[in-house]
Parts: sequence; structure tokens; C-alpha cells
Amino acid sequence: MSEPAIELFQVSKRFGPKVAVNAVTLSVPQGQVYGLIGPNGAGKTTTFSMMCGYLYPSEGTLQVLGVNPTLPGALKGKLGALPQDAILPPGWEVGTLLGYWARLSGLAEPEREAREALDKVGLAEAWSVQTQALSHGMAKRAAMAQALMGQPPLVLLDEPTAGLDPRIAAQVRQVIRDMKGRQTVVVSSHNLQELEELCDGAAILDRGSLAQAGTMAELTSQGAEFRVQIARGEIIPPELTQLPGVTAARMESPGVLLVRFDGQGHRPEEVISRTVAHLLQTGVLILGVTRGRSLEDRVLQIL
Ligand SMILES: Nc1ncnc2c1ncn2[C@@H]1O[C@H](COP(=O)(O)OP(=O)(O)OP(=O)(O)O)[C@@H](O)[C@H]1O
Repeated sequence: MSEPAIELFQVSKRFGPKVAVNAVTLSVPQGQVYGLIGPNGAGKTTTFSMMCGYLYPSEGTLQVLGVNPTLPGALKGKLGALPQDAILPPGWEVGTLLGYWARLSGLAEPEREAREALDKVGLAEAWSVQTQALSHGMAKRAAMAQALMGQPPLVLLDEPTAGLDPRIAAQVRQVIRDMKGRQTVVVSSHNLQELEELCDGAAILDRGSLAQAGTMAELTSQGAEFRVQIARGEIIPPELTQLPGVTAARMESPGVLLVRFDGQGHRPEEVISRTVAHLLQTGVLILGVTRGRSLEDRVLQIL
């Protein structure tokens, strides 16, 4: 297996007496889209800032693309970052500013990079617009374009879709999806549905500490449980637990049957099909089947 793109080992960050990040250990595999989740003040932005090399950890070690990110120039040309509430300097035309930044990053064709990145975020028409004349959503996309230029191996995006209208947010999600496999992307967002859809794995932070980290399938228990929406009919849970692989079955709420299974020894599709077949045979009518639980349910359960 290749070396992780990012590794944190027992990383803490204190601001005076305030512990913003507390002994966090996590690893972001290369080529994945990885989510940072947590309520306000959980430590996401502080963790991001340490990954970018903007902040020194108070304790612990942090490796980004195999180097210490706080060393001068360590990640030059290898990291694209969209900080939270990125502010563009006033008095610049967008295209000129991006071209300038591309040159600073040492990119070979700054203007082409700037145009391509603006196009990706749906802002090609803003090339000659003054930065101070951009709306909040447009400024955010221009800042994101800066993070995309040169297709760096690592892209860190702090709340990339916050404040964007639904069509543009969908376009930004597509840009992130397109990077999967070729670049490593770390995304923080409060939109858990968005993260569930986009991310291969995620870390859930709570008051600075790591509450849970894992693949999206692990976090949503895709390989260990499913729910059946029941329209009509009598459910007899002890009959279901006789089926191969089923370890527990109960009505979670009226009309929702929760089935847990041994995902190590049995394939989900076989357990689900057997259960559904049994229910149909016993006259139960079914409205739908969903694997696992939503990321939102998981996060609400943890926090
Ligand atoms: N420069 C600082 N000085 C003092 N405290 C800070 C500083 N930066 C962050 N904190 C504190 O550290 C904690 C974590 O903040 P952080 O911005 O990392 O959280 P977050 O998860 O990004 O929150 P949000 O979702 O609101 O953006 C908060 O309690 C915050 O007040």
C-alpha cells in the first residue's frame, strides 16, 4: 500500500489555555476524498491549518505528502488550499490575480492554469471583474480556483460549498469528484449528505478530539445493517434471526425494520435478498430497503 497523503500522530493544538485539537491521530489515504466533520468549534479549521503548514502543532507529529508541512517551501506547488472565509485582496482583476498566484507557485503556464481553474468553478466570465465587485459566492469560487491551479497532488477545501447556490454547489461537488483517484482531497463541510456522497472516508471531530474515523462504508455501517420500510404485514423478529447471517432484527420505529448482520462472513446482497424473500413469503409488503444508516444519523448518534 502506498504511503498515506496525510498522517497525524497525537497532534494537539493549544491557543493559550484553549485546547483546539486534542491528541488526534488519523491518516488520509492517497487519491481519496476525505471528509472532516464536526460541530462548530470542533477543531476542523485548526486541523486544516496545521495540515497546510499555516499553524505549528503544540504537540505530536504531522506528515503531509511525506514532509513536515511547516518547513519553508515544503509543499510549494504540491498543495492547493481553500481556507475558510478566504478573502481576496481588493483592487485586482480576478484573472490577473490568479495568474499572479500561479506564477508565485511556479506553474509553467500561469494564464492557461488560471483560465482553466476559473472555468472549472463556473466563473470564466469573471476574468476581468474586480475582486471587490464579486458576490460572496463568486469570491469563494475564485478562491477555490486558486486551490485547483496546477492540479496539485493535495487539495484542502474548508467548507467549499458553504454559501453557494444549489447549481454551483453541485458543480463544485463534480469538480471534487473528478479529482478522485488522481489527487487527494480533504473537505470540511457541515453538509453531511454532501460528504456522504463525495467522501471515501472521514474523521469526526468533537471538541478537539477524534470521535471516530473510517471509511464511509464503516461510518454508515453499510456492511453490517440495513432497514426495511414495511407497508403492511406482521414481522416476527425471531424468524428473521434464524436466517443465515442475520444477527439481530427489531422494529426500530413504526414501519421500519432494522436488521443487523455479520458482514464479515456474509455478503450484504445475499443477507438482504434472503430477508426480503422471507418477508414476502410471509405476506409482508415492502416499501423500500436502505443499507446502513445515513452519515447524518451516525454523526448525531456520536456527538
Ligand atoms: N487563534 C485562536 N485563538 C484562540 N482560540 C482559537 C483560535 N482558533 C481557534 N480557536 C478555538 O479553537 C476551537 C476550534 O476552532 P476551529 O475554528 O478549529 O473549529 P471548527 O471545527 O473549524 O469550527 P466551525 O465549524 O465553526 O468553523 C474553538 O473553540 C475556537 O474558538
